Amino acid sequence: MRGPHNIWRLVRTGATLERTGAMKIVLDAYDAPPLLRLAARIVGWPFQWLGHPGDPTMPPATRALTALGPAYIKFGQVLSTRPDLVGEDLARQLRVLQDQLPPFPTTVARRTVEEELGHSVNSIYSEFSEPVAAASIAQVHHARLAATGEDVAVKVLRPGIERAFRRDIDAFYLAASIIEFLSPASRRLRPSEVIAHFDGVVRGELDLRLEAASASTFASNTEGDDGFRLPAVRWQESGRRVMTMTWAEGAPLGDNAALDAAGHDRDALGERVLTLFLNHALRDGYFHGDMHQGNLKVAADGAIIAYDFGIMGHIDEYTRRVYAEILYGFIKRDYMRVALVHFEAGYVPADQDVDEFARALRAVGEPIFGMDATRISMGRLLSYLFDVTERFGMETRTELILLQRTMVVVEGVARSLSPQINIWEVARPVVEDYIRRNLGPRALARDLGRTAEVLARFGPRLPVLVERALVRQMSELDASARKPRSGGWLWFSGGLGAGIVLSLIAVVILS
Ligand SMILES: Nc1ncnc2c1ncn2[C@@H]1O[C@H](COP(=O)(O)OP(=O)(O)OP(=O)(O)O)[C@@H](O)[C@H]1O
Repeated sequence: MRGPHNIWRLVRTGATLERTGAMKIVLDAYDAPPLLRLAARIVGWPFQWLGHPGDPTMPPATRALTALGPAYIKFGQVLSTRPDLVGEDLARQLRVLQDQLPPFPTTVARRTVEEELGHSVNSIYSEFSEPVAAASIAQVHHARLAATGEDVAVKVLRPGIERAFRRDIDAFYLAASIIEFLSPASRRLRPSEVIAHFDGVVRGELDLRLEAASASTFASNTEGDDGFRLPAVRWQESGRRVMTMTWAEGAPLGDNAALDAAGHDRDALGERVLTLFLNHALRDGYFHGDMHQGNLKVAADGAIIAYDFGIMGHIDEYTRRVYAEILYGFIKRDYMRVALVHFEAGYVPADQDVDEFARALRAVGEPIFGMDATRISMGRLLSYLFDVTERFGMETRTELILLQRTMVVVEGVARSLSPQINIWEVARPVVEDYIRRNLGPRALARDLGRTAEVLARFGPRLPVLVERALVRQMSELDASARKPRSGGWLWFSGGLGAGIVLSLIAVVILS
């Protein structure tokens, strides 16, 4: 992994950062100590002439990454979603990183399709267009399936992209270990972990079967969502480097003039975008993690179409319930409740002071509620909340950061469609509906039902299992009774209680 080619890549990177003026910005964003600054400049400065000049009309960081190629562009895009790691300033600069790259020739795309699908392009598609869109990892062609005449989009990976990414990511790992070596303090920012996160994201995007699987999971979750549509995957015509899906056309969601001209109600669209996203995050725990305007269109019938399923967010059911309660607590402005939920979930260590935590939460919530309705942001609320919880010892969680980032992006999309939108008003019914369905008595009955299902699977073995567990518990208690320990009774009554509940449930199921 650490060959001379990696060192060469690093020199080239350093030289390009110097030549474009991005070096200082990157070092400042990382708050780099003197030793690291010196090393970076030694690598970059004397070799500036080896660096890429980039496009001088772009701001430095964007200019450098665009010049360095696809892996760097993608890296910048991923970092732009992690202001917790690179700081808000650099994240904002990176967010404008354009993913527009020159397309590769259609002959190359056709060859990839033939290699991947094992048949000639003409036998699969009766028409196959020039590229209609090209990004860092793949490009899209408009085609028609020969067998059914169906209008489809064919996404094809760039040639050699896997090898190019592997090479650059190896160099990134090397850079991360050099940074960690030269600046132990930087370990707090976990450079190697950042690269590993990036590696994971990219690996997912370099296998279009994974994107196809995400698209179809997302489609089945959202089947009942009115006014929302996704391209359907055509599995027979898809593989690791090719993905075929139904063609879905519409007006770009970022083009208000086009939406108005087509007679769409922008206020309704803004509300719908937000409601859809919140439902995906809360109800399904599976949301589009890259929901910017470029990935959304509006069909002629008014349905919102989403594209690009390379980054999806996943939140488990337990976390969703906790966060629904937290949001609900904020909506009700019941900060003690929000604080207690954090403690009950074990998110904040038990030795922290709950009153002080509740006060810190009030300082997060009150200014936001005091705002003019058109400025309120749930994304901002979550961002402040994470700052506070981190201060009180809660660990950063990648899926929640992605949720918060995407929320900011979706709110931006909603607001550009409907500048007067009141985010809370739109969010409130979604959160309340979720709470009603998942935290009330009905949810309790459903949870018990599920527990019963699990227990039922053990069937006749259940009494023996319960007996064994009780015997084990008793012998542990006997042992601990010999060396007295505080809380023994608690363990005893807890164990016995659990045993009794288990037995009762078992009796109910088996009778
Ligand atoms: N099923 C489809 N029907 C019609 N157009 C499509 C379809 N899929 C993709 N496109 C067009 O191609 C563009 C790029 O697609 P997509 O975003 O999936 O590619 P990408 O390579 O992942 O790009 P990026 O990462 O920059 O978003 C879309 O914005 C859309 O205009």
